[in-house]
Amino acid sequence: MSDAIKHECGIAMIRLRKPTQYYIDKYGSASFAANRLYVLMQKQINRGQDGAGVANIKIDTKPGTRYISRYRSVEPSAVNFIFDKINKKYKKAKKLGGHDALSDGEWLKENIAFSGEVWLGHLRYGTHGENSIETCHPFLKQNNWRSRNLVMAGNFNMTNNEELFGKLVQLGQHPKEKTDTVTVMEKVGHFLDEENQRIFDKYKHNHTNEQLTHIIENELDVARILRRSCRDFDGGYAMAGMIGNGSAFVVRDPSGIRPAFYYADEEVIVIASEKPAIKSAFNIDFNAIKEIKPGHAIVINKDGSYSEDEILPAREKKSCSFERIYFSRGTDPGIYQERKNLGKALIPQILKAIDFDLKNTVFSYIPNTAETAFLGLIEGLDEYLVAKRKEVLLDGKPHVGDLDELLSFRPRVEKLVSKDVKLRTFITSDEDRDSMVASVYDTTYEVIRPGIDTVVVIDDSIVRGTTLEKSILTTLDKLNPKRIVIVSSAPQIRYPDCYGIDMSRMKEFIAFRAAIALIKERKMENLLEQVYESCISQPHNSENFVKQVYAPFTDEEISDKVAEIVTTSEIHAEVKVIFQTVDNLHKCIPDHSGDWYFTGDYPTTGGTRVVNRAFANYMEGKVVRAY
Ligand SMILES: NC(=O)CC[C@H](N)C(=O)O
Repeated sequence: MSDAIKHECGIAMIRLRKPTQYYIDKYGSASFAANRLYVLMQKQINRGQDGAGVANIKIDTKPGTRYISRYRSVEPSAVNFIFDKINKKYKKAKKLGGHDALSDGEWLKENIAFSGEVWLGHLRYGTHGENSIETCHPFLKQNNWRSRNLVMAGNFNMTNNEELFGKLVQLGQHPKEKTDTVTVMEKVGHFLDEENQRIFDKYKHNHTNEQLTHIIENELDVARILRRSCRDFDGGYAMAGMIGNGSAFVVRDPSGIRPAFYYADEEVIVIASEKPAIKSAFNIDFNAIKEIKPGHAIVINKDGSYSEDEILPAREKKSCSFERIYFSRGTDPGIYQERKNLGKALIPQILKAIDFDLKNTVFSYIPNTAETAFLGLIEGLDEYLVAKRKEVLLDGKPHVGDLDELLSFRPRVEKLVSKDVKLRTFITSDEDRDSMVASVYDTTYEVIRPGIDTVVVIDDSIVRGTTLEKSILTTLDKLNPKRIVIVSSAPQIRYPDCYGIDMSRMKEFIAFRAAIALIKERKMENLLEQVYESCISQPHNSENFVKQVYAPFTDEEISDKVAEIVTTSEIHAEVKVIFQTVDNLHKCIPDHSGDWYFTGDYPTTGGTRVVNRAFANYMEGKVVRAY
C-alpha cells in the first residue's frame, strides 16, 4: 500500500500444558516458550509497530513470590527490545543458580521471571488513545487474590466506548483512563470479581478461606464471565486475557470481524491473529490450525484443559476483507491465492483501459504489498493471450511471420517502481514534506518508450491518494509514458473503519473527496446539507446516510474524478485509475465478506453510527476520530 495507514494489532498466546522440565528435557531449552513466542510475534510484526508487550503467568507459585511479569516497549524494535530483556533474565539464572540452573525447571520457575506456563504477547497499532508505553498492551488489573488478577491484550476497536465507559461510572467505578483497552479490561474485570464472589459465597459456609482460594481457582467459569462482559460490546475484537490463577482465553466478536486462529496438541495451546505465524513458530501442518468461531472463545482452564465455547450467538460472518487484501501476511496459502485472484479479476477493465494494445503497454506494481496481485494479473494476461491465440489459429490462417510473433508474444513486465526510503514525514515542515514524499519512490529508466508506451501499475488499495499524487505519478511521469493506468486490487474506499483500522475521517478518503468534487461541480451542495441534517438529527438511526453522497454517481465517475485529483499540473501523461468492483472482490475472497469500507454496510449498529458521525465531523470541520 502506498498510503501508510495505521492498522491492526496482533495477539499471540502460548499455554504450556506440561511442566517446564518436560520442554527442557525434550527440546533442550529452558526458553522453549519464550523462543516460540518471539517467532509468533516477529511473524506478526506487520500488525503493529507502535509498540509491543509480553506478559507471563506462573501457575501455583508460593504466596510471597511474584507470578505475573510484564514488559512493554515503544522502542523502534520493540519486540527485540523486550526479548533481549527476557533473555537477560535467563542469563541471570546461570549467575544465580550455576551452570545447571537452566536445566532445572522447578528452580527456574521459583527464581526467574518469565518462566511461567502462560504467555501473552501483543503488537500494537493504536486506534484509541495515544501512543505511549502506558497504552501498550498487555494491561494489568491487579489484586491480592490471585484469581482476581487480569491481564489483557487485544486486536479490537469498540464503537461504543463512551457508553461502556459510562456504565462503569454508573457502577460507581473510577476508570483511570478513557482508552478502550482500559474500558474493556475493567468490564471483564468487574465480572471476574463477581464470578470470584459467586463461588466464594457458594462454598463459604463449609470451607476456610485458604480452601476457598483453591476452589475458586479451579471452578472459575471463564465463559460465564465473558458472556456477561461481551453483551454490551459493539465492535470488532479478538481479545486475549490471562487470569492470575493461570486460566486464559481469547474471545472473538460475533461477526468474526477480527481474525483469530488456534492450534492445540498435548504440549501446547497456541493462539494468534495469523495462521502463518503459528505455522512458522511450531512447524505444524497448516490444516491443524483452526479459526476461532465467531462469537466463541477458546477458554483454557487452570489445569490446561480447554474448550471452544459460545459466548454470544454468532451473526452473519463478516470477516474483514482488508485482512486478506493487505494486512495479513501473504504467506497464508488462502490469502496468497485470493490476492492473485484479485489481480486476475482486473484484466477486463485493464484491457479496456489500454485499448487492448498489449504491445505498447508495460506492466508493473507498487512494492511491497501488491506483488501477489501482480502475479495474478500477469497470469490473467497469459490466459487472455492463450485464448486469443486459439481464436486466431482456429479462425484464421496466420502467415508464418505472424505465427512467430503470435506464439512468442509475452506481456511486457518491468520493475518500474522501487521504494527507497522510509521517510518520517511528520518531522518536516509542510513545504518540505512534499519533496520528501516525492523521493520515497524511484523508477527504472530506459525500459519504456517515451510517448509510445502505456504504463500499468497495480497497488493493493488506494486510501488517501496522497502518495500517488505526490510521489508515484510524478516519478512515473519522468519516463514520459503516453498514459499511466493505476490499478487498485481493492474497491474504492468510501467509508470509515471502526473495527481496528485507524481510518475514521471522511476527508482521508480520495473516493470521498472525488464525490464531494462531483457534487460541487454539479451544484448539488444541498445534498450535503440534507445528509448532514439526517446525521445530526437521527444519530441513532441504523441507516447509513452517507451512502446518499455517492448515490448520484457511477463507480466510473468517481474513479475518473480520483484520477483527475491525483493528476497535478506537472504531469504530462494521461492518467486513468481503475478500482476492483465489489462483486469481483466477493468472488475472489468468498469467505471474508466484511466490506463496510467499500459498501457502507456495517455489521454492527455502532458502525453505522460511526459513519454518520464521521460525516457530521467532516461538515463541522472537526478532524477527530469518529468513535
Ligand atoms: N488496532 C488495534 O487492535 C488497537 C487496539 C486498541 N483499540 C488500542 O488502540 O490499543
